Amino acid sequence: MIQLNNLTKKYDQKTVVDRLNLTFKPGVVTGFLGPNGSGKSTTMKMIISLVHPTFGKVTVDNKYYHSFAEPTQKIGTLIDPSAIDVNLTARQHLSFFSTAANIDKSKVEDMLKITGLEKVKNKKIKSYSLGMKQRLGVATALISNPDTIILDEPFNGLDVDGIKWLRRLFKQLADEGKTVIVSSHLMSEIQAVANRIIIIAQGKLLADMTIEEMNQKSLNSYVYVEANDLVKMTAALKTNGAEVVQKKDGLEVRNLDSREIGHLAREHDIVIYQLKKVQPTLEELFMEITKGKADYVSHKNERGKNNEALN
Ligand SMILES: Nc1ncnc2c1ncn2[C@@H]1O[C@H](COP(=O)(O)OP(=O)(O)OP(=O)(O)O)[C@@H](O)[C@H]1O
Repeated sequence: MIQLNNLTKKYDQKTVVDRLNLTFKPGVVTGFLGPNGSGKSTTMKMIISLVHPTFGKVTVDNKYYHSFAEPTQKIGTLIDPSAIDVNLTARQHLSFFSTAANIDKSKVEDMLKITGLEKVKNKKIKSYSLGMKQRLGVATALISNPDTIILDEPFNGLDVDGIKWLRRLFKQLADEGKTVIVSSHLMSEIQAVANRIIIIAQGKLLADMTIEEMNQKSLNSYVYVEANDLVKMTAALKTNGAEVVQKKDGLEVRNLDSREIGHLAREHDIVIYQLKKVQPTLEELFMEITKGKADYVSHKNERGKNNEALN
């Protein structure tokens, strides 16, 4: 189990990770989300002792990561792909890694097969596409069969097949009882694989919830209604405490559920054409939660093009 207690990092005067208290448990895929520069990578690096906390602490099974005899057998990571020597082949890289980490060499061929790199295993890494490099990063993270896998932006550069493969892999790892922590900007991917979502911004924890809790959040969920008389329907809904937003062909209704709306329509002789519950996507929820809390935001100029600008 990984435990963060008041974990804090400051660079110069800037607090980039701010008193995080979190526990990561086995058997769960956690999506670790936040806008650019929100402190995700720094937090991940502190877990594996690559960055030293300014105060607070992070422990792995009640010990510091660096105090394990074979730390890579405890946590496998894909955090800094640039750390790989691109003049090596995938096979050489995994062989050197397994020697350094005291892992049985036979695992190298297994990992090359599992990650789909067998055909290119003897080619230099510098000739690989981004997706192939990501696959090698995943191979490096998994080769020691660690209890915990931490991956920073693992979906980057992967094709559809690669993304599907990674989704299956995460589920399989969690089913095996492993702790999986994944950061990504691809919200739909996180929504598809994660059981738990953590959102940080400016180093602070903003949300920590299961996917079920996210789906139940009333924040953005509503019932979409189309009916033969929207004016009458709106009046009936409002009298019964609903919040109603008029859309082109229907109504967005909050504070009443589909059943209540159905009964109301019947009482008022209204014919319903469509009644559907609309759940917020993770992306919508993320935008809502992090609104005004990103260091880097895009503004539209008059031509509708995005300009990167500092807050
Ligand atoms: N070694 C460093 N020295 C100074 N500032 C740093 C250092 N590493 C990170 N930072 C700053 O800390 C903040 C958090 O960076 P971090 O890389 O953890 O964010 P992130 O959430 O992973 O971002 P992204 O989604 O863009 O990868 C940023 O403002 C970054 O500039």
